[in-house]
Amino acid sequence: MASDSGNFSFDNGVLPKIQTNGAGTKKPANGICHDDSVPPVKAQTIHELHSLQRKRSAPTTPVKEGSGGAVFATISEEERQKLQLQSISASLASLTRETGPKVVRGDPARKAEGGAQKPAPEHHHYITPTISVSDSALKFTHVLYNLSPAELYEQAIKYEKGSFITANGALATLSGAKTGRSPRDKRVVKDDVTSEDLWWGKGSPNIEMDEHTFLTNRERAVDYLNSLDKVFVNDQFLNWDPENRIKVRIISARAYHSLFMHNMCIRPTPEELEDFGTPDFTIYNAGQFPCNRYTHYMTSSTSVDINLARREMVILGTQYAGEMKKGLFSVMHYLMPKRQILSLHSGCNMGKDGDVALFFGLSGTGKTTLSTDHNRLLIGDDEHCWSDNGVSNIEGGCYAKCIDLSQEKEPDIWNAIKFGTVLENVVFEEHTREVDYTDKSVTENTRAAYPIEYIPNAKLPCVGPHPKNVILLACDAFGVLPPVSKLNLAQTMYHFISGYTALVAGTEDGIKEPQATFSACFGAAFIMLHPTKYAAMLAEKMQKYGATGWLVNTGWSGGRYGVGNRIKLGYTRKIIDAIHSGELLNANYQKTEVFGLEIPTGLNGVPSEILDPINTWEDKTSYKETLLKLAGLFKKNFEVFANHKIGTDGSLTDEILAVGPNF
Ligand SMILES: Nc1ncnc2c1ncn2[C@@H]1O[C@H](COP(=O)(O)OP(=O)(O)OP(=O)(O)O)[C@@H](O)[C@H]1O
Ligand SMILES: O=C([O-])CC(=O)C(=O)O
Ligand SMILES: [Ca+2]
Ligand SMILES: [Mn+2]
Repeated sequence: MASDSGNFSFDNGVLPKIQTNGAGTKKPANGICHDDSVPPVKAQTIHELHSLQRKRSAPTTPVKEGSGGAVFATISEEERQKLQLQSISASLASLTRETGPKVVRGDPARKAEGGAQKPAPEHHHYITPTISVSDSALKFTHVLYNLSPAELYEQAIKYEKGSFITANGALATLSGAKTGRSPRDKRVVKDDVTSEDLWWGKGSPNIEMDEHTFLTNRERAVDYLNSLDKVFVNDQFLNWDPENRIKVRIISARAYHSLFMHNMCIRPTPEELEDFGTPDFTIYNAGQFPCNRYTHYMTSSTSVDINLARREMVILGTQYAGEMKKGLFSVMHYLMPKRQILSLHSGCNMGKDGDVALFFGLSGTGKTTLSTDHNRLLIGDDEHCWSDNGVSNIEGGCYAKCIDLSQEKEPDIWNAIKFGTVLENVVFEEHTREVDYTDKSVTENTRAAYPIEYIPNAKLPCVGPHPKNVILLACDAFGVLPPVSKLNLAQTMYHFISGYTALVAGTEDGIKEPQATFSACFGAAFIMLHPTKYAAMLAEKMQKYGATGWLVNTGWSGGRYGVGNRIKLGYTRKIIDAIHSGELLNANYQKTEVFGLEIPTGLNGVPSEILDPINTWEDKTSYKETLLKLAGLFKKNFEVFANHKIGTDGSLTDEILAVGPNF
């Protein structure tokens, strides 16, 4: 192996002596070689070395000044942890056995790792039941309480198949057989109170169940959770409005579920956690375990059950994490209107001047995409409250669709997918772990769940003043609704109650008919009261605060699905910009036939010819037919609302009925 530089010579067969000391360092006096010159670690064994690596978190109880709310500050850390475990033991208690399970803090695997060492500090506190009448009372339930994202990553990667760190640092995970919600398995306990208060029957999302069946399912979930080595417990908040904040506890079996809720709910500060006390609502997520088909009402292996009186939700037979988020949203749809607060399936953002916009729309219509706007502050992407104080986000995170996600079109969402983010059901390259957002092999409903502060211009705290614009999004796969229309109040109510969007059928088998869906209040799956109750509240608030309604079609143009194309996101963004800036409020308008919508004749950055959909269709006869077809579907859908009075005097009802399609 000759080299050009001729530095090496093997001629004499003697290798030069290896010098271990760097040039310039003094030779040690005794001639013994040293690997380096830094002082050695202060550990005699590998165990000791490991114990140096992790330092205990500092005690989190700051001693509070003054009298108010200082209850927990006066007790010792030990006492406080004991109370916390008692509360968790009570949550996990069977309703038939005398005492709750023995609960202990910390990962059971840690004890084994520690070998002969003294137990880790978190093992000091546990709750012992007085009698052990069954095997279940002999074992401990290990509780992993409000773990950090890093700890949850480790749990997921060690113990949950299908968990991987992707190249961008997110935690990729699989939700199992269910990759979306199961609305036909969502049940609500019908008791004396809820039979009066709630919306039941045709069109309602609330499938009834009785208290006894709920308790049967609850017992099944609790027994399942207690039979595990460990459970995850999250204590968190909902609603950024401090006066209407709800404390939630989520008990689950998977690190994935715990990290998802960590991201999606509001994260308490250590100080807030100390005063947490008893939760207002508890979720038992035993999603890996099915319900018992012999149990009354169970029509499949999945059941998502809400009991408002007990303030509990039980999940059996689905691991899709969205059930927890949307289950709590349903609860808010009950609790908030009782306080004269309107709960909304909407995104929300705010301009630099404080102008707030709401974005209503069904799944996939653009709430998250359009409320995440680099030029505006994000208040939230999916669930809000509108009270006399203004708007507040219910959640602490966002849940973005990521099919076909592109860095160029949705930079803020792209950049939010990093360490801490849960990436559900995406496909990635085996070796590099680069995510392929176009891949639908697992599902089309791939999702990213990240804390709201991962969006650089999030508005923290997530509250804002009264909305100025109310934007109704519809993804019209028929391609006949205009890209933007200005609505009067009655029209806004008509479209809010209708809650229209269209789904496109399976893409594999070529072109299929678009499917119209109507979902009252743009979220019939989550509402608890009759839709007209929410509509009346929205009308009253819009009137009171002078908000303007808009209908934006984020769907097809130039023909229906299969013929035309989805409206370019860039154009929709320009339309939204023109609503925010006030440009559209003062534009020139013309009225469309059939739907009677006011459409602008021109606006900045969008070709004028697309503003009236008829111009974009080559086949005008087909356009007219499709328009009438959709109008007919609207009319038919609205029939059930015709004899419901809206508001106290019901005067708005006739106006709303009058603004439906005319043909
Ligand atoms: N013109 C358009 N306007 C809005 N979104 C568009 C447009 N064209 C394509 N899209 C895509 O449509 C999807 C809209 O999904 P988005 O996550 O915003 O739904 P969502 O309303 O928040 O639904 P969900 O309630 O299920 O979270 C995104 O994947 C986005 O990239
Ligand atoms: O709930 C989900 O799974 C996703 C979502 O936001 C919706 O469907 O509105
Ligand atoms: Ca969303
Ligand atoms: Mn949603």
